[in-house]
Amino acid sequence: MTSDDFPHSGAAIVADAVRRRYAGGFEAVAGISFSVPRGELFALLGTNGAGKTSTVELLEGLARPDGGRVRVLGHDPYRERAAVRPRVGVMLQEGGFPSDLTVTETLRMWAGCTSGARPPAEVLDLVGLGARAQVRVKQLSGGERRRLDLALALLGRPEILFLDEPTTGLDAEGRRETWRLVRELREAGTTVLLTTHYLEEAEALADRLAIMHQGRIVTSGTIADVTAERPARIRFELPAGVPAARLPLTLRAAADGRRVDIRTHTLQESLHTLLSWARESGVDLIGLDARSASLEEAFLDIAKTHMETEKVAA
Ligand SMILES: Nc1ncnc2c1ncn2[C@@H]1O[C@H](COP(=O)(O)OP(=O)(O)OP(=O)(O)O)[C@@H](O)[C@H]1O
Repeated sequence: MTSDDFPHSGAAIVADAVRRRYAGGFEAVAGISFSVPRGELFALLGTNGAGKTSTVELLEGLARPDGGRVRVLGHDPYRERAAVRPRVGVMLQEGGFPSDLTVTETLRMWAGCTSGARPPAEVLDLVGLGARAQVRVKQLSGGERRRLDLALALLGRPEILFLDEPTTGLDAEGRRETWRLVRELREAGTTVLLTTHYLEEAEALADRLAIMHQGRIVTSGTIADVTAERPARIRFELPAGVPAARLPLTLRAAADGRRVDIRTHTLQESLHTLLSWARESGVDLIGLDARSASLEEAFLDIAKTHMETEKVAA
């Protein structure tokens, strides 16, 4: 097959009807398709066991798909590994370095197998580990090890970066530092494929995303696309002495005692009704909070809907 007869052949990553089966016949990836244009940050999200790692391993060329096709930079990453591997950086969930080496020795060892490697000091500065250069790997904290994993993935100035749960174990500041670095890399043109359990991370970084459940992609697009169908939310508390029965009729059902939690597909109109009523009635809406659906709400809703559908089908 030439690259010309393949869909989206100019994209950095293409998965076309990809399947992966494990021994015993269990299908962990059940025919998924997506493509990632060059320079985009694409996040793969999903419930536990959804098939994210199984998919990413196919893209990294660590296994061959049982159906469908994968292309990375126009090549089959499994059969043409020698062509693809030098151009991608992979940050695995478990780095597994020899723990007696220092941070710099570890980078030098890796650099020996990487063509055009950055100098160790440069890559350590990038990930904020400059001050730990002479420390043995076994003395690093969990978060520092994740940063060393990232440093190794960046050593060869990759065109595509695979980040599997890159901020697990990092504290809030470390996570934000990593986000800043990932944004800088993307701005410099690196294509990034990210898997994460933190929806906030996908919200902060992803240009587009796909949510997987039981080996399939159940929704994909920009964050705005994925959250578009979900209701927005208005929350507040009524002051003592103002019964919920005084609320406008359309909003009354959302009250539970003094707490009111409104779900609405017409946020602006519902807010207008509420605020007009509050002003006319001279009522303070305590802790008023109005927001569009978040990725987290969309995700939980999707997971719940699919689990309910499966129960009905069973
Ligand atoms: N080597 C294997 N042999 C058999 N089944 C496997 C193997 N590796 C993974 N699986 C199964 O395939 C399914 C998908 O696993 P995978 O690790 O790809 O999911 P994931 O979305 O990355 O999950 P998590 O978010 O929990 O890391 C799971 O049901 C898992 O138990």
